Amino acid sequence: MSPSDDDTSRPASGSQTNDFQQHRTQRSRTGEGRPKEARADALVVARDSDPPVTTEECEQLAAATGYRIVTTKTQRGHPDSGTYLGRGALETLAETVAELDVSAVIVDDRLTPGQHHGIWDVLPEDVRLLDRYRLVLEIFETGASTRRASLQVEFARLTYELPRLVAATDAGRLNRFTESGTRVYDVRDRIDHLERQLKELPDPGERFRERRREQGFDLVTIAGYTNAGKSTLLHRLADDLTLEDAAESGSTPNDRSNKDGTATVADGLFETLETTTRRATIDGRPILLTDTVGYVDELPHDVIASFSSTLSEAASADVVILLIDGSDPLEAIERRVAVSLEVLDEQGVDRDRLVPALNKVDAINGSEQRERIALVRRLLDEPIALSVRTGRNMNALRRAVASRLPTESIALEMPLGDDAMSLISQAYDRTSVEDVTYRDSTVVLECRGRPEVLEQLRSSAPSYPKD
Ligand SMILES: Nc1nc2c(ncn2[C@@H]2O[C@H](COP(=O)(O)OP(=O)(O)OP(=O)(O)O)[C@@H](O)[C@H]2O)c(=O)[nH]1
Ligand SMILES: [Mg+2]
Repeated sequence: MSPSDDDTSRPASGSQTNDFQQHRTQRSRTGEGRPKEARADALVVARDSDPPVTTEECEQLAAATGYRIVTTKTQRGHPDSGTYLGRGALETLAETVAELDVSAVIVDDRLTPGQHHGIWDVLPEDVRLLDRYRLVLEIFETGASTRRASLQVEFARLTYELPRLVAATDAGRLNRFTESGTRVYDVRDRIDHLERQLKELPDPGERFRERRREQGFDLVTIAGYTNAGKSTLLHRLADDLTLEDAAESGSTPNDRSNKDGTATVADGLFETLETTTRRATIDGRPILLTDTVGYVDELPHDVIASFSSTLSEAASADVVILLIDGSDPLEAIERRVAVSLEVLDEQGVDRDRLVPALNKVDAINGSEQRERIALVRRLLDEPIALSVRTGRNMNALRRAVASRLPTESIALEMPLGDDAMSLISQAYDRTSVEDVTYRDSTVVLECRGRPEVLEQLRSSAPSYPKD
């Protein structure tokens, strides 16, 4: 490592040395409540010019793919453009890898193809090198349960690997880099092929929006950083699910299935890998509620979005609940809200449609809650402080969502009869009915709901016979 790599005026977290900080982890970080088979021992490396350099989230991501983290190494300083770590640190890394006999090195950052190659070069043949992006793709690879998802994740992986493959080829390391000996042109062909196949496959999100447009449903999406409690909220609000269904499933990275496929709840990152939609009732009106894949820092969300259609769900929603994990430290909340807003902004979700909610307030004390509310208010807007687990403030959340749904009111006077009764029953199914008044020969229905739905009711209401 060259001395200029490091900002020596600031102490690294936990130590005064400029070299790697090595921490032996006492236990594998497998995420509570979700036992995982350890697939391989791995070493996590992080480098940042801004202390403290933490690896906690990366370790959780690694655990979500089944890696057992035996050591973390943190280093402060700007990433070296060629080797990421700098020469000296690279040598230390190679020694540690040999000494501990780990089978993977995980770098908590996005490596350029050149940096990837620079580190790769000093590692033993059979040691895998993954950066944060590749690590997350691996989670998605193990969790892809539909054909579309498998194709999309393969597309993302190959697009990521291609420039690295080219870098390795230039350096005459083709066979070693590719593991299976795939050649650059094979990969290019495969990428083209996948792109064509994906274009031909129907987009389930598009079908869903189509159906919703026809039926006049309100659409509410739950978005937020991974592990914020989104799936738990879906279970709390959906008409046909209960919180008991959400009891931690103990699924492994390779088996995330439960009875509804994707909306499993567990204390681990990226438990949900595909969107799940359920019917819910808010303010008496039927809505479609969608649980989405969580966001995570330093990840091109377009890839994950196309994989899961998470973002298109948010873009077409009437209301997006932005769920924030209130049990996170303040700095983490600040970063995670920023990541979430960045992704939502990219998709053109305007702030008027956002309902910020600070979850897990059961896990923090009153002053911590006040600090977090003030922070979110500064970053975005006044959040609703709630606990999906205990049910606290759920009604405030429902009211906030209802107040942002497109709403109109009508009063329809109809001649009494079967047609009127059938229309009233439709109104109960599709709107919030405020009053039904029976008179001698007529009935007056007053209801609130989505403008298109009210228009449909109005146009199909029985009318008086003309004299
Ligand atoms: N203390 C507390 N824990 C909660 C609350 N809501 C959810 N959790 C827990 O938070 C963890 C994550 O919940 P999930 O619902 O799986 O979170 P998610 O946002 O869907 O996570 P991903 O799908 O991984 O992005 C689980 O262990 C939940 O039991 C809450 O109100 N209070
Ligand atoms: Mg989830």
